[in-house]
Amino acid sequence: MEFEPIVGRLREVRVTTRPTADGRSSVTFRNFVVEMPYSKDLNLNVGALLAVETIRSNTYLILEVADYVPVHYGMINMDGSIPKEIRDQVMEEVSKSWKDGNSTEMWIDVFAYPIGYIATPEGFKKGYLPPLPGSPVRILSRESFREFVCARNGVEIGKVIGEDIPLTVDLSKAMVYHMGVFAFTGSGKSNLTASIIRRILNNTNAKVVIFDVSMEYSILLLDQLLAQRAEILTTDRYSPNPLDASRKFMRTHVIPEELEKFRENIRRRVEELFTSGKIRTLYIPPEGSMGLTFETLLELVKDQIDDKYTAFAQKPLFSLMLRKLDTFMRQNRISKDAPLDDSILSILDEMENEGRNAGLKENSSLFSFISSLRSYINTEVEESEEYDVEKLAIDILDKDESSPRLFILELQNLEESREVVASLLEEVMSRRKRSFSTSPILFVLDEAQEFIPFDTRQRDKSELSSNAVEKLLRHGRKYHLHALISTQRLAYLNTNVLQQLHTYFISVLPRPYDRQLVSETFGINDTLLDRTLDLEVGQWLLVSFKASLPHDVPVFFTAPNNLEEVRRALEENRPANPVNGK
Ligand SMILES: Nc1ncnc2c1ncn2[C@@H]1O[C@H](COP(=O)(O)OP(=O)(O)OP(=O)(O)O)[C@@H](O)[C@H]1O
Repeated sequence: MEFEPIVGRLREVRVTTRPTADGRSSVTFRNFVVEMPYSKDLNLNVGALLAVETIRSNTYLILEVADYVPVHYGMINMDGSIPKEIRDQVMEEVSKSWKDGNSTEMWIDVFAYPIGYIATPEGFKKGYLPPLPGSPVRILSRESFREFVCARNGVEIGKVIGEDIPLTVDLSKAMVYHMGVFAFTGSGKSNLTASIIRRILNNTNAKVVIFDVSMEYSILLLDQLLAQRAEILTTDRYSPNPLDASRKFMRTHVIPEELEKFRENIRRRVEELFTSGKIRTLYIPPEGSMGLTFETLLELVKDQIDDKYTAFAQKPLFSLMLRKLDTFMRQNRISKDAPLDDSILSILDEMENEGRNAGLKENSSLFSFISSLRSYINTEVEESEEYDVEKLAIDILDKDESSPRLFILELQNLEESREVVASLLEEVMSRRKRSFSTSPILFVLDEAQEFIPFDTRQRDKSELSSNAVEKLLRHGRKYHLHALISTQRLAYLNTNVLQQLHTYFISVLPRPYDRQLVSETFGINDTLLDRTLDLEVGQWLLVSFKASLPHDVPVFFTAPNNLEEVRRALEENRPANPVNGK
């Protein structure tokens, strides 16, 4: 481990406790105050790493700088009770001494907190040891910082703020443990998401499926759409004439200001996409015509029990049917939203026998109900010519080298898009279970609060999409199915999902509740998260838990401008292909 020449001292250890965001328990943070000598040349940034001696010899506790404040001894007790003339005189003197440089009366109070690592002669280890108050505190050199923080042979996703070190991450691992992008509107969420997707396409073998409700990704990834095997799936109807279609496309998509002068160039590229068949219409069946699920069957049986026209003598049999279905689903681990298939035929046989034994007439409701279920199950679904969710799922799962890798689903109607998200995820998951493969697929959910909201309502289909996304986040990893979700308000999100994400990209989250939620989920100090309020557009805090980075260190970085990457590709007439970081 190497250090910067400047050495500080550990002055105080403060412990702060606050209630959790939900008010149900409390969290405690350790804060350390380090006194560093003041120097105009001191290169100290929020996010810098410090090492302090601990009670064990040759072992250092690693701290991360969350904030720092210059202090002058002459002003320590200065308040309004001191006469104004004296206050002015002292402040003038103090102001001059900052400019002059190095008086022993001034220093920097650095607020830092332990990140759960100690440095031993054998290397870095997870853990905590109490540091010795008054002992020296050193700043890790750029090289040591890079070695500790950045992934070796990783992909560059930006530059560490203040250090000009390329931030490299293990993208495959980040993807495996799911990712989240959280920031206030306009902070650069889609820009960062697009630039991560571009890197995933160019550095891994993953396929990427984007659920795009804001219709922005076909422009943000235009160069990749042209260069990769790709598809835009739209519910809009376009003219078969590529020129007319491209004109309509330009009218219905927002072209970012930065690309405005390339309007005609972009239109021509879009025309190319139409000509090469990369823009296709996704057929969505009218509401209610989707197949029956186990859940709908349970509802239908319950309705029979509640129906006042069902003969009393048959109600116990419908209850028995309900119980049999429930046991069957539990024993075979069938989820409620699984499509109804011929696996229930044996239950139907058993129920028919029960009906006969009970002496029911042939035209009784139980027999009619069973017979209509049989015809539903035995009727082959007519193969439609249209490109629907099932065909899309088959293409997404296709292992052939020539199959598409990038899919952008442009979904304009929210309710419809929830249904598409739910049915596509279910279809892909159930097909993957039947035919296993290790090729990764990343699903990108923009405006995730619309699909996995805190408050789900069956009526607006958010319960459907929420169940499907939760299943993807909980079980997808086993099947190499992953997610990247992005939202502007964590409070509106089903918070169960947060624990499933191991890589977070956070920018400005103005509401304290949202920041508190993140700090509690990852055990990050509040002071450090409050620093995200100072971030500019395109600047991010990356927090990873055993995923993107070799050690779990929150790191501030500036992301490249994705629009710049598209612009360059448009100018040079080639796809933007980010160079693999070292
Ligand atoms: N890394 C970056 N570098 C420079 N400029 C950026 C960067 N990221 C975003 N911007 C600028 O900020 C603008 C908004 O970015 P973006 O659309 O990605 O934000 P957003 O958070 O997705 O917004 P919304 O929630 O409204 O969709 C972009 O048009 C671009 O001009």
